[in-house]
Amino acid sequence: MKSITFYKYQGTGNDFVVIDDRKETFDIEDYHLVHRLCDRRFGVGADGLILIRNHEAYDFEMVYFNADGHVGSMCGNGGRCAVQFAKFLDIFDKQTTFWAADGLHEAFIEDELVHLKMNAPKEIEEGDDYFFMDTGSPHYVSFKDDIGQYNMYAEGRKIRYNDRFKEEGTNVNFVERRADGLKVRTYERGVEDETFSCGTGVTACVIAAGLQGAESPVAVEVEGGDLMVSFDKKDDNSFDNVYLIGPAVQVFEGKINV
Ligand SMILES: N[C@H](CCC[C@H](N)C(=O)O)C(=O)O
Repeated sequence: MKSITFYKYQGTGNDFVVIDDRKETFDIEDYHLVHRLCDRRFGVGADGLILIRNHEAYDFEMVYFNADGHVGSMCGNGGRCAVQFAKFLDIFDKQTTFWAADGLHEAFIEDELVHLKMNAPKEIEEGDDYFFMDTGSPHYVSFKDDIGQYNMYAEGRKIRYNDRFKEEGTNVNFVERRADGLKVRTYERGVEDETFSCGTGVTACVIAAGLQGAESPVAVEVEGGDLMVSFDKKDDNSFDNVYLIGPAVQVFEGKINV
């Protein structure tokens, strides 16, 4: 029987199976295997799976899969976990650069928090009661009062599977303004449920708040803990130097039979 050595990481409760695949033995086409490793009853259990591979120009490559087994877009919390794992593997010392689905990222670790540079959205659509943008993954953002009362599974699905989004999918974020920052809840495509935190989602919510005048940095409370996003806002309302900041923790190491 074959087994795979894996590590389990979590970043504000967004959890990942992380594998050192620098020898490239993992079959990235095998979405049944990814799905099973992420299954909470038949596998390890996670919101997504991350492979760390060598990259010719940068310190490493992060290959990210959603829990349903399909190659995902960028994952902000997963990116922070990948950086923490690369540090654990001694791939870098002070700061790092890596390649992900949406291109190049820079990162460093300070006071146990991973600072991950995110790609700012190129366009931001603003509707009557929503924003839509791509922060590495597509995000629908809507400001609401008292988001604790929402059934995110039901409300998220209504938007994720509406005529506009059903084909490509979208992640759905509800945001509440607080005296000291924001509170965010996210329904994630590919997991097809609410997760405890979504890094690209929190980034999108802070950018939407920044468009409405919020000043950098913005503290964000999510179900699984606290994040921070810093940014520069330019005169033309575009954003630059967007950093997602928060903890990324190794939970355990194991071997799984496959
Ligand atoms: N949890 C992730 C987002 C994964 C993106 C994925 N759900 C998709 O857009 O397909 C994050 O921390 O940014």
